Amino acid sequence: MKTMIDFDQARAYAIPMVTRFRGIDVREGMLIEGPAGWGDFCAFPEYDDRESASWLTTAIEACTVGWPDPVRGRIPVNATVPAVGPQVAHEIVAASGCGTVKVKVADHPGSLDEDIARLEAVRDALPDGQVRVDANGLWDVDTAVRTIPLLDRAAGGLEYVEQPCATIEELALVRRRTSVRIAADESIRRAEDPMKVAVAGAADVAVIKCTPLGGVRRALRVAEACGLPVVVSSALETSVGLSAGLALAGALPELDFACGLGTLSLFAGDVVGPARALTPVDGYLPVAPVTPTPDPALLDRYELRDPAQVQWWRDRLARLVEQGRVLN
Ligand SMILES: O=C(O)CCC(=O)c1ccccc1C(=O)O
Ligand SMILES: [Mg+2]
Repeated sequence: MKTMIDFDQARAYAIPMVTRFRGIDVREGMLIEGPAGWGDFCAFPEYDDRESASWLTTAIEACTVGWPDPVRGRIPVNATVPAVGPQVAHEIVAASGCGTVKVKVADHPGSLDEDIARLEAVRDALPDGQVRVDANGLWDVDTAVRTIPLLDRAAGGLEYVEQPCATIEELALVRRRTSVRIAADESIRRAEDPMKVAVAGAADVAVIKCTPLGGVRRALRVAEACGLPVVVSSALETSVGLSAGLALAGALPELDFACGLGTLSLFAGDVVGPARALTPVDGYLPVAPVTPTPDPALLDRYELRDPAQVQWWRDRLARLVEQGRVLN
């Protein structure tokens, strides 16, 4: 690995978010070049080295060996609506061109009225499409069981509820007490997790994030192991990193749901020029056979400048490489 990639040449970036999302205002990461192109290493800052290693493995897969052949050429994606007011939610959905929308709910305690207003606005903007919600594990079982039917009604029917509670055991309890499908997201972060979800009867759908799972090939094995229908979702990557998620969605033997890969619109910028940026058109993204190449001018524009923060990223990368933390 060390002979194929010059990690010292990695470029740290900082791209502002349009709306704060998952507590993030500025998305940071590193772009790494290898013999097969570029990879995006963007493990969230609070993740330790052990957890970050699989994110680096994803970047290294992209820039050294590339991806398996796709079985489809384009991927339907959902629009992603953060915890915004109804008017902004309506605008996001109308502008997206997507036939499926994922709406953040349970953003803060006492959010129910706001969640209902947001969902009514989303349904108004999308009379015939699919609406799903994501609670990011913030409800307890009773709150979930009480709240889901109210949101289902406000949305005029929900496609599924993503991660209503934090644990697999709670998901299983909620699933038995509601008629809306349950999707597991945070419960699937490590390769061994999907089996636990399936065995517990905790979900109807598995949200698979390629980047934290260590790349397209590993994520394909995870998807197969869990035996559930899969939604491929982003972890807030640049177009370079999103292309790995698209490669996964393109290579899955079956894909019955729109994927959460339309997240570039949450970013105020990108490292790839507009012609190759992974912005959905009419609700679809193309499956990219290779990662797009960053535009040097955009790499300069979004270069991470805070010296201490740059050093933090360089040290993190150096530790992972030195410790041989990268998965083989
Ligand atoms: O699934 C989507 O529509 C977008 C991706 C997304 O929501 C997300 C992105 C990064 C971290 C967490 C999440 C999440 O599903 O909560
Ligand atoms: Mg989620």
